Amino acid sequence: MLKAIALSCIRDDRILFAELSFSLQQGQVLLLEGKNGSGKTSLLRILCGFREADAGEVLWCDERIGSAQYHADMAYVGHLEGIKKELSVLENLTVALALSIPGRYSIAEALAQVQLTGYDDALVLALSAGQKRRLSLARLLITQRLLWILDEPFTSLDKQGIQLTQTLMTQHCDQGGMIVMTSHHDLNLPGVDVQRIRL
Ligand SMILES: Nc1ncnc2c1ncn2[C@@H]1O[C@H](COP(=O)(O)OP(=O)(O)OP(=O)(O)O)[C@@H](O)[C@H]1O
Repeated sequence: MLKAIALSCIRDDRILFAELSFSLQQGQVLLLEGKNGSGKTSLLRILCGFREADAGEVLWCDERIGSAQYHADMAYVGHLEGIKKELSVLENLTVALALSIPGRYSIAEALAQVQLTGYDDALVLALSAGQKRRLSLARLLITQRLLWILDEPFTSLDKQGIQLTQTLMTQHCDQGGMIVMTSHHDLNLPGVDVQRIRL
């Protein structure tokens, strides 16, 4: 469903990648690996449509990305967590829900899953880094997005948080979802077809 054809990305006259092609089907994970500065985040941003590739194209269901349908089907969780610091936990999730098709979990269920029950009224700026990550995960759970694009999803999480994230990723793929992600951690997604690209 997601197809990259001959993508190239150049930053400051340096070729980060060129002629990069891959495709991803439902139930699959694509793990982007590589050292710091190798271009993983740049590739994710191209896949999200936030940045143009210097060459090549990205297709979603055989159409170039950029359509309203693509943005309805895709969720990006990057370094900025995709959440508003000045709003409370509940306000952030309420806004996210209003902008999407409801997912498998209610807000209360998602907060329980990520162990943020009782934090509804807490301002995001008062959360720890790991709690902000957990809130990002809750945002994914309350909305129905086929494609998750995740930049270093395990950053700041404790061992239990990493395990929880991997369980939720596995569930997402088992239900036909797809994930493109970067990580410097080992992945443990039992039964999931994981493709790897090293940049
Ligand atoms: N906004 C920008 N303007 C110019 N160059 C940039 C910009 N963002 C990133 N770069 C450069 O592009 C290269 C790739 O950066 P990118 O963030 O894609 O790497 P990465 O593989 O995700 O790294 P990390 O593992 O450290 O997160 C780096 O050399 C970086 O300096």
